[in-house]
Parts: sequence; structure tokens; C-alpha cells
Amino acid sequence: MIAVSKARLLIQENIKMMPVQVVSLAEAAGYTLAMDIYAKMDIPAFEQSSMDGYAIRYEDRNLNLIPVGEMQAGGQTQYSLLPGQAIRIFTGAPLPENADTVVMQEKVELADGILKILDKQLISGMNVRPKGAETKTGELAIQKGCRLTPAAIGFLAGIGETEVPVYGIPSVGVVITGKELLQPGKELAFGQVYESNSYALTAALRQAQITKIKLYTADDQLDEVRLVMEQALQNNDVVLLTGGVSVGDYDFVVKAAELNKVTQVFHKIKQKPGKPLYFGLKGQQAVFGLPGNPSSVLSCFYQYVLPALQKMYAHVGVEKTQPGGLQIREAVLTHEYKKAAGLTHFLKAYFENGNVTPLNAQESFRMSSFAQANCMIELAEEETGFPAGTKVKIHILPE
Ligand SMILES: Nc1nc2c(c(=O)[nH]1)N[C@H]1C(S)=C(S)[C@@H](COP(=O)(O)OP(=O)(O)OC[C@H]3O[C@@H](n4cnc5c(N)ncnc54)[C@H](O)[C@@H]3O)O[C@H]1N2
Ligand code: MOO
Repeated sequence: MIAVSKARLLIQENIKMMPVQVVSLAEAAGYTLAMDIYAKMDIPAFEQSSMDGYAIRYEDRNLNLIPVGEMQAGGQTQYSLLPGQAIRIFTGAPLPENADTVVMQEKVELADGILKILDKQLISGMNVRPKGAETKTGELAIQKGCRLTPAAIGFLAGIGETEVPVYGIPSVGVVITGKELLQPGKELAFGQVYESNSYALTAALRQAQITKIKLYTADDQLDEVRLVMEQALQNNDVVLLTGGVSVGDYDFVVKAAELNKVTQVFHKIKQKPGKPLYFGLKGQQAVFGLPGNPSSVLSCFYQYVLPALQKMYAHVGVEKTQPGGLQIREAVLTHEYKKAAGLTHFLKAYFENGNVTPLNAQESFRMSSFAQANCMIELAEEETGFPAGTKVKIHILPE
């Protein structure tokens, strides 16, 4: 058995980033940019009005001006101002030649075809967006490693990009093992339990931007687990198995991984829940054997699988080595908590205003506390007593 810190390190050291691919901007949300993007053009591509009003020559501001035309956003006609002239202009329209300033329509007086400027605060260049104010041709527009948020995608579209190089987001095969499992909605026979791990994992994967998810099921027989794992490895970048990873006579995940030429990196961590967690590699593919108890599955997902996936698609920064995963904070324990030494404990807990309360029902077969939790408390392996008021490390669960 290895320590939690060692397991985290082994995952970070062994997980490799996904190859770079090009995706259309429309499909790019959530990906991480794999190359610097340089602006191909000046944006705005022309001097542009930022207000509805009148385009003028600043030096003419005290004259009686004659409006001689109109420029609408998208209009095709270009005007050239002569001294004493103005052009009616609208937000987004190109400035006429020789104009340098736009006066808001609220700050003019127009009577009998004569325009007077009333704006005492008017300064030269006011209400004009310079050409290239957003990006200049050849300039770095957005850096490699940026996450493609809605804002980043809008920015890239606005400077004329249509596709972007990104780190691929891994596809994930979820293999559910267990003879006792029944789909929810059907009537339970003796000894059966509702299959819930695939639901929790699929939801957690979707929350982590993973959309290519394939589900597989396998009975508790070595040959079947081996075969299904083989199929999952053929079709996915990452394979998550639940159940069958402990020491019982019907636990075949570790053996099946070996038969599939998956190299074990570790099996068993000094932690509760999720002690029998397995991690192996087949080339660049990662295999996680998640201990079957529903709460162990989700706990291991957040602590180990999520940081691994996030490293693969560079969610946590391209050149950086921080582990990713859940956001970590410190909080003050509201109630005393005791545990034995020897295992790191992850407790389902509720965090509010800097305080954290461990919830009831911490057993790994129970999900009711997890369903109410908004964080997990991490209690160190060798520590035993945690009086109320102790500062503890917490991991914030995604909403
Ligand atoms: N002698 C020992 N026994 C066990 C040990 C040990 O160290 N020595 N470790 C225990 C711990 S801790 C855990 S965690 C479990 C992990 O066992 P497995 O990964 O082999 O999981 P299973 O035995 O297949 O199932 C455990 C439990 O979870 C339920 N389960 C499984 N899959 C699902 C699913 N998809 N949906 C809902 N529930 C599921 C299953 O019915 C069992 O109740 O081993 C302990 N034993
Ligand atoms: O690791 Mo187990 O999850 O304690 O039941």
C-alpha cells in the first residue's frame, strides 16, 4: 500500500498529455489551446464609430456644420469630409475619410440643416475605435494554454478565426463489473443491488468536459472481465472499471489488466474510502480500477481520475505541473473527529463561511451524505484526533 501523496505523484508522472488536434471554433468550448494564435489582421479593420451621432473634424467643432450624408454599420458608401461638413453616423460604422471624432447625437442641436456641437467635454478622437485596437496584424492574440471559455471563443471568432489547435479531450470507457447489479427501474430480486456507479461516473465525467463516454458491463468472471477490458482499451483513451478490484475470489480486475498487458503502477492506497484503488498503463492509455463501493468510486474519481484527465487535456496549464483536480482550501472543523492512524481519510462534508462539518453516513456503501456534501475533508494518515476548531484541508466538490 502506498501513501496518498505517492499515488498522486505517480499519476502526475505517468499520465501523458493528449495529442494536438484541430477543432472548429464552434466545437472548441472547454478545450485548451495548444499553440499561440497570432492575429491575421487588424481588428477593428477600420476606424469605427462607437456611438450613434455625427462624425466631424475635431477642428470644426465650433463651426456651424452641414450634415452631408449618412454612414450605417455595414453600409458600403465611403464619404470624405470637407471642412465644415459632418456625417450622420451609427455605432459600428466606419469613419468617413478626414473625420477624427464622433459626437453623440444627444450632444448636438440640429435645426434647419445646421448642426451645432453642444458637447463641452468633446476631445479629439472621442467615440472612435482605432483600427487595430483589439488586435494588430502579427501580434500575439491569445496564448497557448488558455482555456477556450465562451469569452475566448467569442474573441477568436471576432478576429476572424474559424478553427483552433487544441489538446484532445480523452474518450473514456466505463466498465461496470458485478453479478449482483440491476438497472434502476426494475424490480430487485434476492441479493441484487441497483447499479449506480455508471450514473455517478457519467455525470462526473460530463461535468469534467468529457463527452465521449462508452459504457460496458462484465459479469464477475475472469475471462469476461478480460475481454470487456480489451474491448474498452481498443476504443478509449482511458478505461475506468468499478468493482472487482479487492481481494475476493470474484475480484478479477487486477488479473484481467495483467492479461491485457496493462502495466500496474500501483494497487492499494493508505486511504479510506477507496483503499484498493488500482492504476495501470498500456502505452499512453490509463486504466483505473475503482473500488466498487459507490462512495469509494466517486471519492477516487475526484482525488485521482479527475486530475489525471485534466492533465491529459491540459486543463491545468500546459507547462505547469500543478496536479489539477478539485480546488483545495482550509476550513475550521465545527465538530470533533477521531480516527485511527494509518489511513488518510476523505470525509463527505459541508463547507460554509470558512467552517466545515463532517456529515453522517461516511460508510463507503452510502451515498446520502455525498449527495448533500459540497466538499471532502482530507485528514492526514498519521493524525488521530481533530478537536473542533482544528484547521483542516478541504477539497471543494464541483457544483
Ligand atoms: N478481505 C477484504 N475485503 C475487502 C477489503 C479488504 O481489504 N479485504 N477491502 C474492502 C474495501 S475497502 C472495498 S472499497 C471493497 C472494494 O471491493 P471491490 O472493488 O472488489 O468491489 P466489489 O466487491 O465488486 O463491490 C463492493 C461493493 O460495491 C457494490 N457495487 C459494486 N459495483 C457497483 C455498482 N456499479 N453500483 C452500485 N453498487 C456497486 C457491490 O455490490 C458491493 O457492495 O472491498 C472490500 N472488501
Ligand atoms: O476503500 Mo473501502 O471504500 O473503505 O469500502
